[in-house]
Amino acid sequence: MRVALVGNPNCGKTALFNLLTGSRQKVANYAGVTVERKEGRLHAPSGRHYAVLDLPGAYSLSAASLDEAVTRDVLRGFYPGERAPDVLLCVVDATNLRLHLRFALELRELGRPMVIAVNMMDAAKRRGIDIDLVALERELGVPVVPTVAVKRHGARDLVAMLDRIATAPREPHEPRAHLPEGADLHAETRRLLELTVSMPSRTAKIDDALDRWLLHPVLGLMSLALVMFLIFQAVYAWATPLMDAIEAGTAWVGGGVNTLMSMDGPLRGWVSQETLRSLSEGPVRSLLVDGIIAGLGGVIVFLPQILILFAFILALEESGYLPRAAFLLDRMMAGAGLSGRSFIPLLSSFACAIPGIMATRSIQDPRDRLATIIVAPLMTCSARLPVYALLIGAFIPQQKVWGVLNLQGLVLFGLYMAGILSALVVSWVMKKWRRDKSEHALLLELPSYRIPHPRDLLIGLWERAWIFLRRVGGIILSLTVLLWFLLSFPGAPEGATMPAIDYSFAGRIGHALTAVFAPIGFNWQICIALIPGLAAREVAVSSLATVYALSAADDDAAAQALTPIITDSWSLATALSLLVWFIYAPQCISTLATIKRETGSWKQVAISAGYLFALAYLASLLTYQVAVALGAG
Ligand SMILES: Nc1nc2c(ncn2[C@@H]2O[C@H](COP(=O)(O)OP(=O)(O)OP(=O)(O)O)[C@@H](O)[C@H]2O)c(=O)[nH]1
Repeated sequence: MRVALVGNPNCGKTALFNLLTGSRQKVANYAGVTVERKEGRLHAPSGRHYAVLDLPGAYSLSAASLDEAVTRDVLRGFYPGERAPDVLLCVVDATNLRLHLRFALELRELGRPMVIAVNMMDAAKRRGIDIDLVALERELGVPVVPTVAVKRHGARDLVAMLDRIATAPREPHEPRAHLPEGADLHAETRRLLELTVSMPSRTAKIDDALDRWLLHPVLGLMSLALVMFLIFQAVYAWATPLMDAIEAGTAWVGGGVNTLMSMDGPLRGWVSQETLRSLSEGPVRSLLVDGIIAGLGGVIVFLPQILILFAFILALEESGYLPRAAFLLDRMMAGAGLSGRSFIPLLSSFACAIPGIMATRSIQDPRDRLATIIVAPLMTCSARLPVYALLIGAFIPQQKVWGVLNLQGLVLFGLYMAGILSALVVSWVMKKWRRDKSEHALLLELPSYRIPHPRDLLIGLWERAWIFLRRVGGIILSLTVLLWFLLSFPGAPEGATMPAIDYSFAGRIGHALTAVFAPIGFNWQICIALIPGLAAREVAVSSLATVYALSAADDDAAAQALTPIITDSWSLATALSLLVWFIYAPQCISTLATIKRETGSWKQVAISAGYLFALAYLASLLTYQVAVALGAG
């Protein structure tokens, strides 16, 4: 039996889906998190199995955006390759029945077996909202089950209800409309509310008080700036001890492997002299120490900063503050040709542009959607954080501004802001080009404030760490090994005058590329690191670590941290130019693939890649030349 979870946005469908199926789909306190249909399996204690679908939130069956269209198509049985669900599990928010019951009534008219989960009963109780569930069930003619998805309450009753429906004798499958044709769903909702819900005279005192402050045109914007600013301060202030520990750990492992494989190391006497020689002088030691340990260690060291940033983002997502930030910025975004609806997709792009671009499906206007897709890669994704952190750590002194502010954190904040401002400028230019300049009003639901649950935060952080470590062990490891190979072979020819690495495959490519990148201050090592950086941007860091470890291998100084090496060998102008390059950084291949999938157009892919490359090059050129002129070369 196929069960579809359906309801208005942000009522807890995904939380319930996770609870029923044991999945870990993203849950957050704003509308439009789920934009695709997700499927999971529910194994009921009765031994029955159900296929459970989590659908994007919708306000009605007359879809206005792409994600709502998915819900409509699945429910009406038009979704390609799929029959309509057998049972609708309609989720409504107990604190907002006025809005949610209307959609429930519309769904009931489909005439399908249906159960209503009245979710967020805890929040309703806290606010003194009293719902007569028996009367509601009687009036609706549909089973009603109270739930608190985040506390795992009500799941057992829901499953029992599904079992009951599954074993009930099949009714002839014809729509059983409850309301007369053309009935006013709003009027019916009002009637139900009057009969079944009693509201306290005054609700949401705290929310109102907070909103007076946080939505204030001046104080609100100041608070938003303060929140963002504090986050970047924390990323630097808190991460250092952990980063030092990881760096020391990497050096220890690298040193250990080096010693283990050396001629007079602990293996002497255990393996033959010959094996030891091949281990110590052959490529294996270099692959392990200069390739894998230096490369991966160079990236892993930034995990603490990524996690601190995400701890804040996850807490903000759960708090209910984000849609308010969208509301505050709507006017500014509209001036730049973006709608307030773009806020959440752009915000998701700070993790990675791919979910960000997918989240644009909830933007109704195709033109607004495209503008958002085009600028999403300008938001600083978490893969760029290691690059920024490396360069800031190496070139920006660890000093305090005005005695309290961390200068490195300030620069990081500036880089993120530069991405955001560039996005506004790019969309403003796109707006100037557009013939139709009409704007849409922003209609946004503001959810209740909620204190994030530490357990959910920890799970979310663990998931982020796991994604990062999987990338390290997957794509970053494979590209590092490939790069090591290209940097180690074919070796120096007879009578060579330069180090062997300059004659390697990758060395030659790097040297050839300097023809293009020398005007912006990039040396051949940077040029070579940019290529695997197209697959995953952190690889630029692991590649630099490998390139420099191999360069230093001759004098046995391998497994050294990357920071002092680049501090010694690059000019400040080069470092600044590379930082600016990564604000625009011609995007990664997976982002381009996502743009192709979401827009269906190669032209948009070419436009995105082209304009980002042009911006990156011009901005770096300007930065480098000005810095050199000022004496930083
Ligand atoms: N207090 C309380 N919060 C809940 C409950 N169920 C879900 N939430 C919270 O409500 C918010 C929305 O939950 P989601 O599961 O993402 O909602 P959704 O309906 O899937 O949202 P969309 O994907 O936007 O359609 C999250 O912040 C959840 O933690 C509940 O029973 N009680």
